[in-house]
Amino acid sequence: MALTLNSPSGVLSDEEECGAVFESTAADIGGQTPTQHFGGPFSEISVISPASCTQAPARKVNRSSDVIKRSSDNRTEAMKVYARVRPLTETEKERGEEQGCVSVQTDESLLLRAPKDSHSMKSAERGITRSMHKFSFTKIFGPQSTQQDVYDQMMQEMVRDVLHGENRLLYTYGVTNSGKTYTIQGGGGKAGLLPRALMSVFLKLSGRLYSPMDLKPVLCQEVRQLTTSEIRAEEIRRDALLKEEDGLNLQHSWLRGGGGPSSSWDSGVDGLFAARHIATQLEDFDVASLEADGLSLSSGEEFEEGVQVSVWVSFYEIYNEFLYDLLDVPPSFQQCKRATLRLSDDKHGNPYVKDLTWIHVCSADEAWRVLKAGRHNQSFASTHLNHSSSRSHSIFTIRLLHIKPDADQSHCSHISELLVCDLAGSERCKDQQNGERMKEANNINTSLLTLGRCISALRFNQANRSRPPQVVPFRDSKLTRVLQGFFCGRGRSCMVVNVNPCASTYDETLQALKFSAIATQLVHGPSTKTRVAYILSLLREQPTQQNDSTLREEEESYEEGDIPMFDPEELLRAIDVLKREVLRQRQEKEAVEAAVREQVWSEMMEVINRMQDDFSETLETERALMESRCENKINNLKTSLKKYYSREIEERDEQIRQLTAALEKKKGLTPAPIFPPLDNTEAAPRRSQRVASSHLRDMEHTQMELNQCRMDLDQCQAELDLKDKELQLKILELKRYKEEVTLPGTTGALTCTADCKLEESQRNLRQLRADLQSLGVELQSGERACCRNTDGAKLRQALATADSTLAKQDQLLAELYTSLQLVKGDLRRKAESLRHFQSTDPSPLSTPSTLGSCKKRGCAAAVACVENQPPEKRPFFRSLFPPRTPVKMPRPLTRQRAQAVTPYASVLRSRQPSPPPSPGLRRRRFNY
Ligand SMILES: Nc1ncnc2c1ncn2[C@@H]1O[C@H](COP(=O)(O)OP(=O)(O)OP(=O)(O)O)[C@@H](O)[C@H]1O
Repeated sequence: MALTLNSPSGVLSDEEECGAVFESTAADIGGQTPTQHFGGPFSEISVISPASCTQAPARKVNRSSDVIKRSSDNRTEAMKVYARVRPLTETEKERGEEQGCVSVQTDESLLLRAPKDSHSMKSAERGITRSMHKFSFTKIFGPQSTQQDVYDQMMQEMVRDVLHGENRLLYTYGVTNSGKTYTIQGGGGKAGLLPRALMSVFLKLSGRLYSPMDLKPVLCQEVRQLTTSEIRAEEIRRDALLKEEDGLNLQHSWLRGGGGPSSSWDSGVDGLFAARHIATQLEDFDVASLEADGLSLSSGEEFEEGVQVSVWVSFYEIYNEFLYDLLDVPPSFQQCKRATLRLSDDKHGNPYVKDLTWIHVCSADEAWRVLKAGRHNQSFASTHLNHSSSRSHSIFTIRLLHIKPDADQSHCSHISELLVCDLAGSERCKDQQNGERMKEANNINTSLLTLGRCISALRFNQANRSRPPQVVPFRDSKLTRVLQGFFCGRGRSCMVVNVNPCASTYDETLQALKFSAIATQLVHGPSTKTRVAYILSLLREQPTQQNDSTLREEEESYEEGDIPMFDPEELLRAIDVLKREVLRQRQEKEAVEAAVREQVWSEMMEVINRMQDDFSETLETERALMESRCENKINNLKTSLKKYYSREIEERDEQIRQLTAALEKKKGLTPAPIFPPLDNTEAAPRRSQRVASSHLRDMEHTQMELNQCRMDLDQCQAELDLKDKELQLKILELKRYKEEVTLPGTTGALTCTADCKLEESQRNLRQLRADLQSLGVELQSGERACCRNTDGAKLRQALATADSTLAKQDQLLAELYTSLQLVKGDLRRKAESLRHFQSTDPSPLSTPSTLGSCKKRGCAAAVACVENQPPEKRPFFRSLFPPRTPVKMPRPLTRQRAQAVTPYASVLRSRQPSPPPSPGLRRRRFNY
C-alpha cells in the first residue's frame, strides 16, 4: 500500500519555506511513512555571482533594463526536477527485467518497489530499509511520453528565458542506460531536447541574427572584438568543422555499411582510447524538419528595437576529471593525443574553460552539425549495460550575444546562455570487467557524488541560515566547478532524472532518485544585480582602443590576478550601486526588525494580558475575602453594640421607670412605662435605619433628661418656695421671740426656741446648697448635651432665674442673720442685766433649769460666734462649687437621711450611680 506524500519539488512558492519531502518509504510492511522536512526560508541561493553575465573588457556593455524586459530572476523559485521513465526494450522484457519496480502513480508521484533479488529487498527483509519508496517531482514523464511532450513541458520555457537574456542550465542525471543521452540529443529518429531547442532558438531569431563574426565570447561571459584576420580564422575553423562532420557522416555511412577499420584516438590520459566508431548512435535526422514549438516570439515583440543576436556554441566533455574540447578538430583521424583544457577563474571569481572553442553558427542546422561533429569526438564505450554508454559528462553551450549594431562599431549589450549537460550514468564499479571502464565508473561516480554533496551543502545552508554555513565542495570535481555559477545565482538550473525501469538496476536507480530528492529541496534565490560580483564587474577599466594583444594580455592578467586601474566613472557608478544596495539592505533589515518587534510586542502583550488577568483575578479574590472579613467584623460590631446599647437603654429605662415611679408615687398616680421593654426578637433594621433610630433614641434620651431637669428645677423651685415660707414663719417666730424676750418671764425659752429654729434653718440651707451644687453639676452636663437643642436656652434662662432667686434668698438670709444677731446681742444684754439682777437680787429665776438653759444659751452663743458670720455673697454657680472646707455640722446628716429628707435629693441620687459612658458612646451621643 502506497502512501501519498507531500509534493515538494517545484511546487514551492516564492515565499514558501521549503518543506519538501526528501524521500518516503511506505507501507507494505506496515511502517508509517517517514517524511523528512527541510525548513528555512530560501530567499536566495547564491551570493557568489550575478545572474547576468559580467561585461566584456573590450566593449562597454550596456546592461540597462531596456535589454532585459523580463526579469523573473528577481524572485525565488524552487529548483525544478523532472523525472523521465524510459520504456523497457523487448530484450529487457525477455530477460525478465519487467517486475513492476517502477510505476508512475500520478504526474508528480513515482513509486518504486524493490524487486525480490535486489539489495533493497534483502535490506527490507532484514528490517533495515523499506521495500517501497515514493518520490515526488515537478513533473514525471512516463514511458509513453514523446520527445515533443518533454520539450513542450520542460524545455520550451527555458529557451524562452534564454532568449530573454537569462542563463539556464539543463542537466540529466541517472544510472547508465536510463535514457539521458536519448533525452538530450535524441535517438531512434526522434530528436531530443537539444536539437529542438536549437531549432526553436533560430526560429525565434529569424530576422534578428547577427551574421558578422566580429564579436566573440571569451572568458566566462565576456565579449571580444575580433580583428579581420581573426574573423577569417574563425570562418576557417567553422568550415573545417562542418566539413569534418560531413566527412564523418560519409565515414559513418561507410562504417554502417560494414567496411573499414574503426578509428580511435588517445584521450591523452594514460593511453585511454575512446571508441570513435561507437559515436554513431546520434541519428542524422534533419533538424530543419522539426516542428516549431508553440513558443510565440513574434519579431519585434520581445527584443529591443535594433538588437540582433549572435549565436555561438561550444562543446566539451569532462572525462576522467579532464576537460576535452570536442570542437577542437584533430589534424587527422590518426591516433593522436588530445589536448586537455584548463579551468580558470576570471577576475570576478567566475570559473570558465580556458581556450575553449566557440563556433559561430547562423542556423539550427549548422549548430546541429557542430554538435554532431563534437559528438564524434566524445568518449563512448560499450558497457555490459549500454553498448554506447557515455563515459564522460558532455556540456553543450549555446551563447547568445545581444548586439546593437552600430555604423562605427557594434557593441554587445547582453549575454545569455543555455547549458545542456548530459551527465555520465552512475553504475556499480564491480560490474565493470574492464579496468578502464572501472576507472571511468569511479570518476563518474566521484563527480556525481561531489555534485550530490554540493547540493546537500547548499540545501543545508538554505535550510539552516542561523547556523554556520557548510562549505560547498564545488572545487572537489571539475563537473561541480563548471556548474558552480548556476548554483550560485548566475542562472537557474533544471534537472531531469532518467529512470531505468529494469529490475537489475533497481538499487542504483533508487540511489539516483534519493539524490534527486535532495535536489528538489534547492531554491533559486533572486539574482540581484547588487551582489558583490556584479559590483566588482562595474569596476573595470574603461575600454579604449584595445587591440587583440591587449585583450590577450588582459585575459592573461586575470589569471595572474593583477589589479587593473579603474575608471573614475565606473567607480562612481559602483558607489551608486553600493548606496542603493546599502539602502535596500537597510530596508530589508528594517522590515525584519519591524516584524521581529511586532512579534515580540504581540508576545509581550500576550504575557501582559495574561498577567493582568491573573492580577484581576487575584484582586477580585482578595476583594471578596476582604469584604467577607469586613462584613463579619461589622456584624460582630453591630451585635456587640446592639447588646451594649440594649443594656444601656434597659438600665436607663429602668432608672427612668424608678424615677417616674417615685414621682408618681409622690403624686399618688400609677406609673406608666415610658419606654416599652426592648424587644430583642425584632428583626434587625438596616444600618442607616439603625443609625437614624439611634440618633432618635439619643434625641429622645436628651429630651427626657431635659424634661427631668425641668422637673427637678420645678421641684427645686417648689422646695425653695417651701423654704421661703418656712423662713417667713421663722421670721414671724423670731418676731414673736422678740416679743417674748421682751417679757422677762419668757425670754429664756423664747431664745432657746429661736436658736433651735435658726440652727435648723441653717442646716436646711446647707443641705439645699449641697443639693443645688449637685443639681448644677447635672445641669452643666445637661447643658453641654443640650447646647444644640432649642430647649437649652430655656434651661439656661430657668437656671438664671433660679440663680437670681437664690441670690435674693441669700440676701434675705443675711438680713435675717443680721436681725438675729441683733436679737442675740439684745438678749445677751438682757441676760447680763438679768444675771446682774439675780446676783444682786436672787430670784426664783436662778434655778438649775435656768442655769442649764443659760449654759445652753452660752453654748448657742459660742456656736453662733462661729456660724453667725454673714454669708459671703457669691454668684450662684460659684456657690454651687464651694471650697472643700469641712463643715461642722451640729447634727450631721447621713446620706440615707439626706436622701430621705426631700424628693429632690432622691432625684439627685437617682442620677448619681449611672456609670460614665464610654468615650465611644459619648462621641456617639454628642458628635452629630
Ligand atoms: N524514452 C525512451 N524511449 C525509447 N527509447 C529510449 C528512451 N530512453 C532511452 N531509450 C533507449 O535506451 C537506450 C539507452 O539510452 P541512452 O544511451 O540515452 O542512455 P544513457 O542514460 O545515456 O546511458 P549512458 O549513461 O550509459 O550513456 C538507447 O538505446 C535509447 O534509444
